[in-house]
Amino acid sequence: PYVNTKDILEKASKEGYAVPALNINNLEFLHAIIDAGIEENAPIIIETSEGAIKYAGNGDIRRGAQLFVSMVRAFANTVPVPVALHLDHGKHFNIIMEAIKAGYSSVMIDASEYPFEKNLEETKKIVEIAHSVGVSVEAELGRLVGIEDNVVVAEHEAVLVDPNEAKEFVENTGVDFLAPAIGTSHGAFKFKGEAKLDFDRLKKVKELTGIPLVLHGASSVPEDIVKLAESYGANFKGAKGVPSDILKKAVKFGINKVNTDTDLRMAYVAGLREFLTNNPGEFDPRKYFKTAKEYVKEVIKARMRLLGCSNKA
Ligand SMILES: O=C(COP(=O)(O)O)NO
Ligand SMILES: [Ca+2]
Ligand code: NA
Ligand SMILES: [Zn+2]
Repeated sequence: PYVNTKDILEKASKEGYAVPALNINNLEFLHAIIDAGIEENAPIIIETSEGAIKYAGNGDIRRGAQLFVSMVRAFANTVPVPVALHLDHGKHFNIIMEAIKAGYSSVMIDASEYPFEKNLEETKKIVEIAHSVGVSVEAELGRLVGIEDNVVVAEHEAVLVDPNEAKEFVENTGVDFLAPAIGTSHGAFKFKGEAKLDFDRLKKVKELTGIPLVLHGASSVPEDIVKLAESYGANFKGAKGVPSDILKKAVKFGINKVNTDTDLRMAYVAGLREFLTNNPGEFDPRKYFKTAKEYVKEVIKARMRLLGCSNKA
């Protein structure tokens, strides 16, 4: 069934596990995600960035938002596990409104690059509108930058979440789930040194807010996938993600939604390169994405097991 993201995350927070939030840009990733959720009997959170909505609508925002809602609802209404659709990194008021109007389960208002007060104002505005039509809301505090050992503490203060601010922010805005910046960053090249997250801040944010928390930039960039893609001509030199043991610790200290985009992209392109190299005569689009979809599905199933949401549907 098609559900509200908040229902999935409240249960996860209560029971101490996390659910991957899986970014899509097209139908094929949706297939892989749905199959993974069914095979793991796990809740499914699908998310689309503003760029994905523009891409799907071929430049038209309203069309893209409506297309994703109809695609996801069509699958959600025919599978035994709960499925939610979330707008990831909503930064433009008009796009957030199109997502709400189209029927998204939840939206992120990402005003984290603004000073605290403006982030709070913007978030509060979206919460009032979204809640009036039963849509839940995610916001972000702090900025997504990798923690570098040689960065002076002061800069950490500037970019990482302040737990006391988080408490005030959640109480003032009524936001349903929060993404505290604790040292991750987006993409395939996350850490120059060894991977490090600020678990003390995370624990404090959980204690002070008590709501479901979100980890952005949470892809692990699995070594085997990188090597496979490179064996078929990819060049991902220096790719590095969040190791599994660190992810598990983040869940232990209160993370319940784990945003995963890069790992799906890597798996897809590795599978696509492999298939095209080994099947020079194939040109049926229902066939040449098969390996790609299979690898994406396997990466998601492993992550569902790692985060503890398998058999939690
Ligand atoms: O935070 C993410 C995804 O992060 P990754 O690049 O680590 O998959 N989406 O909002
Ligand atoms: Ca942000
Ligand atoms: Na998000
Ligand atoms: Zn993100």
